[in-house]
Amino acid sequence: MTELNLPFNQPTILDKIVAQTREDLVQKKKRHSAADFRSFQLYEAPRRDFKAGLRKEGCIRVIAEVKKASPSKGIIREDFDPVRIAAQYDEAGAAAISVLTEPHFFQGDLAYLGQIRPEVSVPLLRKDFIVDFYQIEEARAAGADAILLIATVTSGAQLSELLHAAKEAGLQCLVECYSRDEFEALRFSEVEVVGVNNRNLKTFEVDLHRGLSLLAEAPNEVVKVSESGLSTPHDIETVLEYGVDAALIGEHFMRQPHPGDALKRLTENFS
Ligand SMILES: O=C(O)c1ccccc1NCC(=O)[C@H](O)[C@H](O)COP(=O)(O)O
Repeated sequence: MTELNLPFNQPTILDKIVAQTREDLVQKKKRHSAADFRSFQLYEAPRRDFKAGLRKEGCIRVIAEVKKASPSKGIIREDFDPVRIAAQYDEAGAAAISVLTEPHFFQGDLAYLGQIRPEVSVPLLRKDFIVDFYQIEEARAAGADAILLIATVTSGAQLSELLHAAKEAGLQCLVECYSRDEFEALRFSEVEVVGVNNRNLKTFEVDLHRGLSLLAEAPNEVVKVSESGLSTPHDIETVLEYGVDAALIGEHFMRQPHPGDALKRLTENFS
């Protein structure tokens, strides 16, 4: 994992999440082998095309996120009904729905994917911390169309292997990075959708322009996603000015009484 230069080498929040994820995996593997997932009903369901919906010339496409809590903000939404929120996003024109499935730090649940899937028509992104091939089979069995791979957590040969395994499993990937080093290390021949996180996961500060400047350097054929801290029409205008295709937005919608209406309001002049 990339060092984030914390004083005294303290573990970062990502270190903690990944350590917990690995602990969970030990227990999960005792319950089911990766091969067991092939008998799950949703494993055979046809997949929805995540990448195809993320690019529309001159328009912002939104990956709308279903998220109850986060390490930076604690509980974001007390009244949390993932299926109802996802159905609102679908009706409001989301290009895809990002579903937090990490349980300890985000209060997510893998089961949300299967609950949401029959109620919406758009692709579902499993938003989690993928470090093991097992989680790819698990994601497919749970009803995901795409997974998040985070370059801060998995890079180089391991990232390539996970990308390959996801493709074999019929899942598309959003590859997220934060730093210039991570961005420059990406093999764009393998990455079809790239995201840059605007939030520094050490300080939790958001810097939109840093992320957008990196995205603007990605090859034309790669779909570009700006992630985190977006909430105003001015933010969306800025994202589009940099030639970015899509925005991943969670907290802003989750804090509104009706997340679907908030999505419509935010995008009405850009879709
Ligand atoms: O947001 C956090 O606190 C966080 C901490 C550690 C790892 C990931 C984290 N966030 C995940 C995300 O990337 C966001 O959920 C996503 O980009 C949406 O951001 P926002 O619109 O700001 O909710």
